[in-house]
Amino acid sequence: MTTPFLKMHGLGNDFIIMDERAAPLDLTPQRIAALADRRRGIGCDQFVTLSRIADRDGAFVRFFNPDGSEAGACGNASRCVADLLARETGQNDVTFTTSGGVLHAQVLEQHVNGAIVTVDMGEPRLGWSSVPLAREMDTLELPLEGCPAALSMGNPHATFFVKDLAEARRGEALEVDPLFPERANIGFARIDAPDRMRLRVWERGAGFTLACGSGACAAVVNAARRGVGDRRMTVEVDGGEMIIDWGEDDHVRMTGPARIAFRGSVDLDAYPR
Ligand SMILES: N[C@H](CCC[C@H](N)C(=O)O)C(=O)O
Repeated sequence: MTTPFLKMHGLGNDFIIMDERAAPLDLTPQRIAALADRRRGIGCDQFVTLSRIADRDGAFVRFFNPDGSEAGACGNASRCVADLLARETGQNDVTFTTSGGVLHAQVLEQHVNGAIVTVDMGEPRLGWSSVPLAREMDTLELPLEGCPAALSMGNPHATFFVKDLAEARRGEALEVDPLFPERANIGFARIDAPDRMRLRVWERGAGFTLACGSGACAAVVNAARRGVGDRRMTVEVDGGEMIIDWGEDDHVRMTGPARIAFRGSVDLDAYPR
């Protein structure tokens, strides 16, 4: 018996999406890791599931990294899920629940294989214990070489402001620095103008990706906190551009594309539990 899936991406950050709202699927972290593996599975940066919430309408959306770990937020996948739900409901305004909070999204334009979507990613969590960090400290300048700023968008982010993006080679070691008890997504941002940055992110549990939506949100908030960027910036990543706006209401809104790549089906039993 095979299980259908949808393959989508946001600026090249790609996702397998499986729907277990009708019936739970036999997915374990090990099986997710195998499906996400680009050599032996379908391959993706994050694996996304839609499930039901008891006595609530709407979907509960979970995000898993290729190492099987779960993430509380995934900006690019949230735009893809919003496009998917808008197609189902015929409504351009959609709401869904994640472990990082309830997200509201608006499909600005839709076409045959994708859409332009704005997701309200909620408020950044700036306290050390929210990121989380290993001990109490000011999250504006962490005691690491390069003095990054840190916050949570529902998942942990540290942002380094650099002149040379080659600094991103430090990402792999920093992901597992003891300062981050739940590891962290490590962003390297080059400010090119008050309203424009270039960003690369070494993602927790995934490595470098072509785009990181929550990482872009974190980088813009951290740039504004540090006084090196505006509250609304164009963020250029390897896979293209998105607009991040940290509103006066403290909500961070991310606008960018969602693309449908292909639909398929897979025999889950062919992958280890
Ligand atoms: N690609 C995602 C981020 C995934 C975050 C995940 N790597 C984590 O463990 O937090 C995004 O567009 O926001």
